[in-house]
Amino acid sequence: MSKVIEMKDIVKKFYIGQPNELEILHGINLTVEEGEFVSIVGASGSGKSTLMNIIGVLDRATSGYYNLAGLNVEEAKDSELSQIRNKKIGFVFQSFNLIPRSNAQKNVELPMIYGRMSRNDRRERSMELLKLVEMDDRANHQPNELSGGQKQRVAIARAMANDPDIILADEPTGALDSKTGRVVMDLFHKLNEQEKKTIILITHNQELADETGRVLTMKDGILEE
Ligand SMILES: Nc1ncnc2c1ncn2[C@@H]1O[C@H](COP(=O)(O)OP(=O)(O)OP(=O)(O)O)[C@@H](O)[C@H]1O
Repeated sequence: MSKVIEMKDIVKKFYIGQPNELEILHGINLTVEEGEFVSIVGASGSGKSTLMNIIGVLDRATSGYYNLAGLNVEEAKDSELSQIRNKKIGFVFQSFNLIPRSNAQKNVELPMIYGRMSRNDRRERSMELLKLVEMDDRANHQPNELSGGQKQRVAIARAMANDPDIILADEPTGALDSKTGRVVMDLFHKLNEQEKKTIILITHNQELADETGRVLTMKDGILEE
């Protein structure tokens, strides 16, 4: 197995107007191996999403070392970061973030358009992914015609669009009842076991966290094993 994520002494400060700054992450050390399923739990405001944004290179750390799939992030240009984000990472959010006036299939196709895939290939792959999440019978439905759990399954299919190595899921079951959350969680297990995806899951649900290979706890900006 090889490391896909390696972080050393990651610090994140937010500048909230001179001279005030707020240090949120106080030196995070994290290594994730290919194929792991890791969960991060912790109180509200402890810094989980801030860390997730840095892992997903949506944001940069203030200081520290971060290597993502062989790329040294602090030295990389923004264009390299967008590229690695698009190719290597699939994001899943609590609020689904689907495009309202596009049907399920178009939503899944969207990242492939940025990935410059041909129209036919996009249609074929998006249907395959909708099958994987058992939503192919809802391909023509718009998000407002889907239940919460169905929306999340479409969002997971979209996260898989460019066949990423890593899936980052920030409270993916947070807006779902426990039964629907179970279906979504089973899907993550399937992507981890069958599709060999590395998964990092943020959750408030300790029971769901305990099902993953490794549970990390964020406490006031410090990550504990
Ligand atoms: N852009 C920002 N500017 C200033 N402070 C921020 C910014 N983003 C986050 N914070 C602060 O960082 C802290 C951690 O926020 P974060 O969203 O990472 O917490 P969290 O653990 O994900 O919480 P939750 O479980 O409620 O989602 C909070 O105190 C928040 O106010």
